[in-house]
Amino acid sequence: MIELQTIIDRIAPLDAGSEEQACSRQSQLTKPAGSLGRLEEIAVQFAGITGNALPVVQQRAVVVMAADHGVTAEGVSAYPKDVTPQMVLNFLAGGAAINVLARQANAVVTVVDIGVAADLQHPQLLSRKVRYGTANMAQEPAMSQQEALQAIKVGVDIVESLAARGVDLIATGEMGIGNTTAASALTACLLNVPAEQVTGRGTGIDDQQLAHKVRIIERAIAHNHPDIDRPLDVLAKIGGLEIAGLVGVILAAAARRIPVVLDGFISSAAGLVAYALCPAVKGYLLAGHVSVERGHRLILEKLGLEPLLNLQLRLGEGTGAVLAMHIIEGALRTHLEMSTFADAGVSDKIE
Ligand SMILES: Cc1cc2ncn([C@H]3O[C@H](COP(=O)(O)O)[C@@H](O)[C@H]3O)c2cc1C
Ligand SMILES: O=C(O)c1cccnc1
Repeated sequence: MIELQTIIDRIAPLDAGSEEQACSRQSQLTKPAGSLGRLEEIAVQFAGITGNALPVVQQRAVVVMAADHGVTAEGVSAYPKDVTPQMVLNFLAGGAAINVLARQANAVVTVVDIGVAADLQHPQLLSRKVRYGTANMAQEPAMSQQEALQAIKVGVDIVESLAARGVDLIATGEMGIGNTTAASALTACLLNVPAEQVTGRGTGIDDQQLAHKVRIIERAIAHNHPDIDRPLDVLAKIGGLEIAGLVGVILAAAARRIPVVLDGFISSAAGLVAYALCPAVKGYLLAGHVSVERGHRLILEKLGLEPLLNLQLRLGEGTGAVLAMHIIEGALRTHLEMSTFADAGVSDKIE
């Protein structure tokens, strides 16, 4: 079984020396000091992550983890659970929103069956099924701790092979009908807030269904009593297989000094679990966007992340994270390619 602690131990603080050099370069570029705002911060963060004062991104990827949720039996989603395998096939055919946006952003899409409740085969599908969907968390733990660890390991292994192929920027994506319920349960528990505050409409349920969804989440927490001091226990009891897989992606990327762009609410719930396991992971994260889903903002506040975009997205799949890659590219290119005051013969600020 995976030595989770080994990966956590490899997650180092950002490289302060490279951050300092990047800051100094920013102050010499031909623009009023600070005028590129968040773009400057991104360049400095990437310098700290990579240990390179002039960071570049060569190969982008989005990892889309797919899994089913037993809690769908409680009627918590606007769509049937069959949509999970159907959308996996759609990803593989290149017809989903994430495929289009990833093509535009030049990001490789890796589709992973980590727990879909159907048999799926496709040459481009990574079949890493841990089990056929989670159990119904309203009645029993969603999965065992061993299964949660196994799913984390799937994410770790995928990052290892992406890194070997030269991937140096990773976006998180997911597909799983019912997974906003798991994400809300995790968020309520780990942030210690009432379920109502972090539960939204997901794929588009009405007021009555939303009230029901909140009750189901409350029941899942009350019934399983996850131990807030043991993030793995929380993840196993009220999480999801794709969320656990993304926890592995996030931790392994940080351990390899690869920046991770979080997508929406579900991806960020995985970020929250990773943070609970290892607070140092935070330095390696960027928030691609802020989702419509209630609760997302609270997670981002906890992680100290300011979203790069606010486009009223509520889709997941990695869409917002991949869109944000364009902004990141702009940050790194200006940092690398702009002239300095000295080189361009432009007068610096009046002292
Ligand atoms: C066609 C379709 C494509 C999707 N792509 C992502 N999601 C998103 O919606 C689901 C979560 O919402 P809930 O918790 O309400 O089920 C996840 O699969 C998520 O990735 C989709 C949902 C649907 C219906
Ligand atoms: O923010 C998300 O990730 C999200 C929101 C609604 C449905 N699916 C995903």
